[in-house]
Amino acid sequence: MVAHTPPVALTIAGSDSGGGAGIQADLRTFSFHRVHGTSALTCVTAQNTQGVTRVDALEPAAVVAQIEAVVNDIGIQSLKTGMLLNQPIIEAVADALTQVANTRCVIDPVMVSRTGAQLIDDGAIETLRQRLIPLATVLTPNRYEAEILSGQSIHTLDDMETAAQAIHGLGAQAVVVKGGGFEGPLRGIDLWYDGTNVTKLVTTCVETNDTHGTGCTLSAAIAANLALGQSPLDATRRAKDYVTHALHHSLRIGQGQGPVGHFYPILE
Ligand SMILES: Nc1ncnc2c1ncn2[C@@H]1O[C@H](COP(=O)(O)OP(=O)(O)OP(=O)(O)O)[C@@H](O)[C@H]1O
Ligand SMILES: Cc1ncc(CO)c(N)n1
Repeated sequence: MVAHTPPVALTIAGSDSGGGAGIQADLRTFSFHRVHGTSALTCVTAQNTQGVTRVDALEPAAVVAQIEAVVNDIGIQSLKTGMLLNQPIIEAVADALTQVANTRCVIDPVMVSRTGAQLIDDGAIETLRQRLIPLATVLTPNRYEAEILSGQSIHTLDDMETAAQAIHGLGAQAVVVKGGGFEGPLRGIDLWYDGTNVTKLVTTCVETNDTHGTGCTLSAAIAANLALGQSPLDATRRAKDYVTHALHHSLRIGQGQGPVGHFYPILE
């Protein structure tokens, strides 16, 4: 027998019953990267490829207990946060994260899904902004989240850049404004800003409607790559490549937007 000690990443996120986004996407992404995936569930969504029909939150203390159980025994090299849903959960997670030293944090400020479902309570956005965003090694807003966080509308690449700069001012070490919510060529472009460098991460747009969970997959892949020791920019570049491959092999299941193909090499 050969002992194997893989890097460990933690996802703090919601469950997607349809298996395309949330914890389910994150754990598949960690496994693909040969990183051991651990999880702290924040809420359970009744969800499929067409949308969300119900959300049940966990108690904040239950979320914190999961984080502590993982951190105090197994230890983690990186984490990501996804759907945190409400203000008490965000505050509890922020308090817990300030106790976890030397962990690189990917904060995906999940607010609105591509199908238009609201995934955070109205009053919680301010708490996310003040408590969680300053803890981010990499922050990954989509178009709509970037508009809310920057207070400006985003239509062009220049808008993406000014929004990323404004959001960087909230305290994140690096910001990636994701382009999936645009029409046309911008759909394949993400804009990175770390306080010094503006970098365009470019792929050609993949012509598919089956894009459910791309955002969760990107942030989980960044966290996996950080756990493997890569720099934040390299981790993000590789994560974008991974999402693009997975989009090229997305799954045609359900009546709405199917999920990406996380294990694309064995889908061929
Ligand atoms: N059709 C596409 N072609 C190429 N890249 C895409 C496409 N759609 C999304 N992406 C990429 O997927 C990643 C996630 O971005 P997106 O804007 O879709 O996030 P999101 O809205 O948070 O996703 P979701 O809510 O569906 O999980 C980004 O790197 C983005 O560029
Ligand atoms: C549980 C969950 N987290 C995140 C998203 C964002 O896509 C979603 N649709 N569902």
